[in-house]
Amino acid sequence: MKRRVAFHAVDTHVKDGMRVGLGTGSTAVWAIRRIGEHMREGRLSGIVGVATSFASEMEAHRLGIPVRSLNDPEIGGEVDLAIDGADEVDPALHLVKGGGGALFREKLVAYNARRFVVVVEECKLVPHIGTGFPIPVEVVPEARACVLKALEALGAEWTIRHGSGKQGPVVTDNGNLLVDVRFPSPVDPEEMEIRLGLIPGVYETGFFTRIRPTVCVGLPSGEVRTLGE
Ligand SMILES: O=C[C@H](O)[C@H](O)[C@H](O)COP(=O)(O)O
Repeated sequence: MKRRVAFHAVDTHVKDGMRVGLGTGSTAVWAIRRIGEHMREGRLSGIVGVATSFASEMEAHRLGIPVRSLNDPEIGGEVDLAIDGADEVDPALHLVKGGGGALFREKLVAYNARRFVVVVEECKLVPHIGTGFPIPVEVVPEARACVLKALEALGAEWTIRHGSGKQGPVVTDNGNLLVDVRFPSPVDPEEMEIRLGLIPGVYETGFFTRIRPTVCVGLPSGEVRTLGE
């Protein structure tokens, strides 16, 4: 289903010559692979990718998709389209992202995309975000204790994310820590994205509420339903 919904998004939205934001995760990777397949077989040309993580950059390199920085004059700080996954989506199409730790570059690309297409399975649709799947908060290491105190003052419960393959905390592509945050009762996601962002030492959060995405939802029947169009 992840593959099907990602293929649908690429086949529907990616056109020749586009600057495309390449998302991160087990669903978005299928969009990168589909773009690579279309380029290889001559169905797409002139695509330039902007990666949202080391992982998506490596996948694009493997497939021969040219990758540029958002700062590259050819990109000019904006992409035509970004395709990415999400951990949760609420009825207002607010998102939680960053389950795979890639939230900062994902947000930078999504918030600077002319169109942001999200690819999810139906199980990611929830009535509220912030109470179930934890909200990842990327924290500058020096600010850890201060940020944790500030999160507690907001009533949040937190866990510092640990990984496998290395002792100690997960370190992001930007050299920061990840704190997974849960609120005991529903919060206003738009307000909370702003409030968390104001804490000194918070680098970025996994609340994505200030962009209106098109959400492609893979249904168990195999069909894809589109929300937000
Ligand atoms: O950091 C990871 C990203 O935000 C992913 O797009 C998100 O976690 C969804 O990933 P998946 O498609 O693997 O569930």
